[in-house]
Amino acid sequence: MSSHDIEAEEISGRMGATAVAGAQWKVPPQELVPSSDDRLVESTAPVIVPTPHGKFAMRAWAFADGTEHISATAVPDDYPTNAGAQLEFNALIRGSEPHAVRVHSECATGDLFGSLRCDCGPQLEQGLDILQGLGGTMLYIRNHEGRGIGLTNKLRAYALQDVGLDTVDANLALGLAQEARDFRQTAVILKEMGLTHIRLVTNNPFKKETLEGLGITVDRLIPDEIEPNASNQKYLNTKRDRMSHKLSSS
Ligand SMILES: Nc1nc2c(ncn2[C@@H]2O[C@H](COP(=O)(O)OP(=O)(O)OP(=O)(O)O)[C@@H](O)[C@H]2O)c(=O)[nH]1
Repeated sequence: MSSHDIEAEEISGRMGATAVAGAQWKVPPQELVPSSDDRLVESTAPVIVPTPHGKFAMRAWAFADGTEHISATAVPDDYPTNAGAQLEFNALIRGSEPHAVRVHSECATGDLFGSLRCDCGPQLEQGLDILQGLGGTMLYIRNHEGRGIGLTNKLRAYALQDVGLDTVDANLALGLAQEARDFRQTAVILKEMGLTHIRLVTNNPFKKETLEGLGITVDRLIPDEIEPNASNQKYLNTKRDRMSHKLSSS
């Protein structure tokens, strides 16, 4: 056992971690997660935003607790940017196959700064490409930072990971849920968009189970797996081995 391992064990014990190292983590029922306010107070009409991943029709979704999320629906390059776009936008989300959706949880370190500690940034970019190919929608969920524990706690958890704990035990050592994301606002947005039967772009079966519990039928999962790097390899292994993510990384 390395000195890092000893220190991590001591920290874990001091802070009351209950997980057995290497044990499979069990997803808590959604109702046990601290919940946000799921009253939608405003949604905007779509506006066309060109990106390096193609054009997207973006909308803002504002909830009573002050959270604002973004939806981005892929549109063809020649899609009109004028005010009359809304009628055609509605046609875009009706295909023969269930609409492809990625529900991407905010990760400021990965999505904005390109952190190599996680797979979030590359998954966001690849997800946009996948959705552009399928004509699907990205929901960027902004109160999900750190799997719902927030940015401050995520960085605290990183400090514990630096002394040997994995991503699951680090959250538990802080006395926090390993999974604290509330998907009720996500389900509200999907229902408002008429997307109650979808294909979900994710490696995480928990998202499917949770959305289905909230009234969204998930036809199947479409993988969004990225090539591991030296900095996120352990994190991805933990996702696969302890959090049931469908990943081949090793
Ligand atoms: N607490 C904690 N959160 C992390 C860590 N690394 C990344 N995250 C957060 O994990 C979340 C990952 O979100 P997603 O990529 O949408 O979802 P996922 O559960 O990884 O599943 P996929 O759909 O396959 O990507 C983001 O909110 C990140 O901020 C970590 O080490 N600790």
